[in-house]
Amino acid sequence: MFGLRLALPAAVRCGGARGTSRSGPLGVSRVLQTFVPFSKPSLSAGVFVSKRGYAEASGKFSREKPHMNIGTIGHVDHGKTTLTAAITKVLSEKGGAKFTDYSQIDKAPEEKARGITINSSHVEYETDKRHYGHIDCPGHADYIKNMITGAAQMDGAIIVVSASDGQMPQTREHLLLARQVGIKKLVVFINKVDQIEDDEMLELVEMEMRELLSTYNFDGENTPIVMGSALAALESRNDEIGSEKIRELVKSCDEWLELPPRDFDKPFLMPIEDVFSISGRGTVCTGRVERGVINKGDEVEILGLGSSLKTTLTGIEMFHKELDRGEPGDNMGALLRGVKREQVRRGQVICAPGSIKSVKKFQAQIYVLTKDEGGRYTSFMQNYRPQLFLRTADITVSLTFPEGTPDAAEKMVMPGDNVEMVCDLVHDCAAEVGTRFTLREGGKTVGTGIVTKIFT
Ligand SMILES: Nc1nc2c(ncn2[C@@H]2O[C@H](COP(=O)(O)OP(=O)(O)OP(=O)(O)O)[C@@H](O)[C@H]2O)c(=O)[nH]1
Ligand SMILES: [Mg+2]
Repeated sequence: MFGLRLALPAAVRCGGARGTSRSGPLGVSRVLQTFVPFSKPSLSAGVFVSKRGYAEASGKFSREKPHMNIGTIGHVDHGKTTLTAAITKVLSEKGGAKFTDYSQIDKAPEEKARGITINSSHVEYETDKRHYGHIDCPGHADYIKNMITGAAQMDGAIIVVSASDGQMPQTREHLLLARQVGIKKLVVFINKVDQIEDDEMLELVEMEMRELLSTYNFDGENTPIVMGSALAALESRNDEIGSEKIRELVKSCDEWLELPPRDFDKPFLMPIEDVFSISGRGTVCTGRVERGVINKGDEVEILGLGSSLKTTLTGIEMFHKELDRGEPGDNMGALLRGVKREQVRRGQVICAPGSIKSVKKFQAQIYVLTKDEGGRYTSFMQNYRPQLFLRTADITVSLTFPEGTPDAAEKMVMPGDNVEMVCDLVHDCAAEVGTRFTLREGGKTVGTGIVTKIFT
């Protein structure tokens, strides 16, 4: 033992301890969590019954199947909520879900993530192959926030497009966002085919969707497109465009959407929260393992805030016990060979050598909080300098518009906006595409973002 007390509150200890563990939906440190109203949204947070409740109710639920988070996205009124209800209805017939009616889904509870209120509903269902958590938001703004903050992260999505309207502005916006937040594959549901007599019209909508998918770097050629009527399925009529199409859609999800890599399989990374000097032993860094597995004796790299050094992990301690291995979600102390107290600090990360780079400049998709969400009252312009909080790092950043933005010098960013900006950091820190962060100013959260491009 290092004789070190890891006095962590119980809530922190169990954070992320779920089997499929992500580093919390936002990957934030406990310190961030303490000053931002934050509650971890989980599958059980929605209107739907909790996982356990469901398991008890149906008696069939299996935890053995791989879990995947998906959701419905697409233009307002195209049928996302109707489709969500229809999926639970059709799957409930085989015992794979509890039927959740439209009104139950649309009565979305408010969730708070980093001070941002997100209205979303979670339902869950099971196919032969997988267990799905499914998110449906009631409005466009909630989709934007959800996707950028990752409040209920989607590993894949069903994009719903109405056959009578074809693709609309939010169809495109959600596709772009899906791309930005790292969703690699989608399934398309062309809805409301009961309103269309003309087959050519449907072909046209399909063709345009394939083109649009390709425009946003999805596989437009091979993406499954299912045409049907969510309402027919929900109302148990016209099975050939109703329930049969829902089954086809679910099958496409099973076959086309890919499971995300488990945190256990990723390279090791632990943000440093605190550093201690233990006499006779050496330097110990504490933090929560974000991803990967580490064993005593492994080589590690310490990155960020102007330094980069390699060393060996000579000891792991958790709750006063010495261990041989650290896993995602663990709060651990890491004893480092030959490292002086002054060489390491909060904000750096300990990681598998070469697995991530420390960067000073990146591009990001940012959601700017409204004043009701605790954000700014006023707009800001280019060269705005808030504090950027990324994992445990807290760094001053300068925000500018990407090169080629028209009228960049006069352009204003309003509270509530969703913008892409270039972030120039005062110090480097470990980041990669998909890393999430918050922006704060004068003690309040003003924005939240996700890295979309690294400048080298
Ligand atoms: N005719 C027809 N109407 C449908 C179908 N699916 C949904 N609708 C109707 O379309 C309207 C909008 O459906 P919703 O499911 O609320 O759409 P949404 O995409 O969730 O809408 P927002 O959450 O407001 O963005 C409702 O009146 C539905 O009854 C369908 O297959 N056929
Ligand atoms: Mg809806």
